[in-house]
Amino acid sequence: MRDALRDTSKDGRAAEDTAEDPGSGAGAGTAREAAMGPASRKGARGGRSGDRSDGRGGAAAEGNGAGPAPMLRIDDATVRLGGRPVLDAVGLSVAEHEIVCVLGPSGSGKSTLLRAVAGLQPLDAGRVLLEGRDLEGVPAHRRGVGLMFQDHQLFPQRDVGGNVAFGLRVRGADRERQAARVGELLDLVGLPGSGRRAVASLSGGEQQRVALARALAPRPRLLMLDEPLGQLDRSLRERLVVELRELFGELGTTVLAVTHDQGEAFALADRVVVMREGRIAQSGSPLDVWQRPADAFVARFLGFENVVAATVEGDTASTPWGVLPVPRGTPRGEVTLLVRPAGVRLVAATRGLRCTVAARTFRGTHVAVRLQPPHAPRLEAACALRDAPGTGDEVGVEFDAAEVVVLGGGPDA
Ligand SMILES: Nc1ncnc2c1ncn2[C@@H]1O[C@H](COP(=O)(O)OP(=O)(O)OP(=O)(O)O)[C@@H](O)[C@H]1O
Repeated sequence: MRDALRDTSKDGRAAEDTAEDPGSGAGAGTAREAAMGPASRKGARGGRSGDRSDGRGGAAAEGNGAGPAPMLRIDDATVRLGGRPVLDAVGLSVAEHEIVCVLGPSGSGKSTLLRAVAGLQPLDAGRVLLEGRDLEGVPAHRRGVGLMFQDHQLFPQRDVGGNVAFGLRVRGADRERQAARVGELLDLVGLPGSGRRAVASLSGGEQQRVALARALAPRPRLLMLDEPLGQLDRSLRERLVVELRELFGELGTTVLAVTHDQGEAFALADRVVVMREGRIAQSGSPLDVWQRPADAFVARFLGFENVVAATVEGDTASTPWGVLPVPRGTPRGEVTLLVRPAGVRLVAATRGLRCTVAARTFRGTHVAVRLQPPHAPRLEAACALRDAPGTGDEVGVEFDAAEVVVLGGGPDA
C-alpha cells in the first residue's frame, strides 16, 4: 500500500492548513524521491543544508549562492519571553528530505523554535523562510507545515478515519478522495482497516500512529514533530522511531523534530542540533556529534562524564587522572578533554591509575563502572558484561588515545 501512496503523492499541492487542526498540514507532495531509502536520502542531501551555529559541526549559512535553497531556513530567530531571550539569534537550515532533530535540556528553547516556525510564536527578530518564502505575517494555518505534538491532540468524538481525514475535509476534498487517502495513510502507519475504530479504543502507540497519519494526510512540505514519541514506553518508542525513519525515507518527507530523548534523536535524525539556553550549541550528523561533542556542555548532555581540564604537551596531557595520551596534532596548552568510557581500560590494580570501583550499572550491552581514583574526579568505564569488576574492587586504569576528544571551551561550559 505504500506504493499506492507513492503514486498518488505526486499529484500536487493541497490547500492551506487549518489553525483548528494542529495535527495536519498542507503543501506539495514531498515524495519525488519516494523510492529512496535513508541512505540515498543522505546522498541526495549532500551539502545542501547547514546551520549558522555557535557550535562545531555546523556549515555556513545558507543563501550564499552555493547549491539550492534549503526547504526551511531560519535566520537569527530571536524570541524574548519574561524579559529574557528564549531564542537567541538562532540560525538553522533544513534541506529538502532531511530529518533534523533538535535536542536539548528542558527549557533550552526547542518547542519555542518549533512554534516560531509554525507561526504559533511571533519572532522579536529574525525570519523564517519556507522554500525561500519569508513567512512573516503568514498565519499558522497558511504556512504549509504539518505539526504533530506529543499529546496527539486527536479529536475524541471522531473515529480514526475522521481524524485522519480532517485536514483533507477542511480543504474540500471529496468523500471518495478522502476515503482513498485515509486508507492509504492507515496502511502506511500500520493500522489497516482501522478507520471506523473509536480513538478511545486505541493504545497510546496506535494513537500516535493516527496522529502521524493525520499530519501526513495533506502532504505537508515540512513536517514538524514535538516530542513525537514522548508518552510511549521505551520499547514501543524504539520500534516506532525505526519505523518513522523508514517511512520518512520512503516518502522523502522533510522533518524538523524536537525531543529531549537523545536516543530518539540519534536514531531518527540525519542531523542532530543540540540547543542550550536558546542557542545552538552544536549541529552535525549523529555520528559526528556523538564522536566529537563541541564542548563540555554537549558532552555532559550526551551523558559523558569523563570531562576534565588538561594541559597538553606533545602527545600527552596532564590531568587530575595522571598523564593521558592525546590524539596526534592536539595543540599544546590548556584544553578540556573528554575520555569516552570505552577509552578507560581496566587493568590489574598494580598498573596504571589505581581506582576503587564505586558503583556499577547494568546497561544491557555493557556495564557502566564508576571508578574513584584517589584525589581526582570519578571516572566512568564501559566494561564487557563478563569482565566487569564488583563494587569495592581495586583496579588499575589505562587510557586509550583513540577515545580521548579535545573539547572546545572550558570544563565547566
Ligand atoms: N509565555 C512564557 N513566558 C515566559 N517564559 C516562557 C514562556 N513560554 C516559555 N517560556 C520559557 O522559555 C524557555 C524555553 O521554553 P521551551 O518550551 O521552548 O523549552 P523546551 O526546550 O521545549 O523545554 P521542554 O523540553 O521542557 O519542553 C523556558 O525557560 C520557558 O520557561
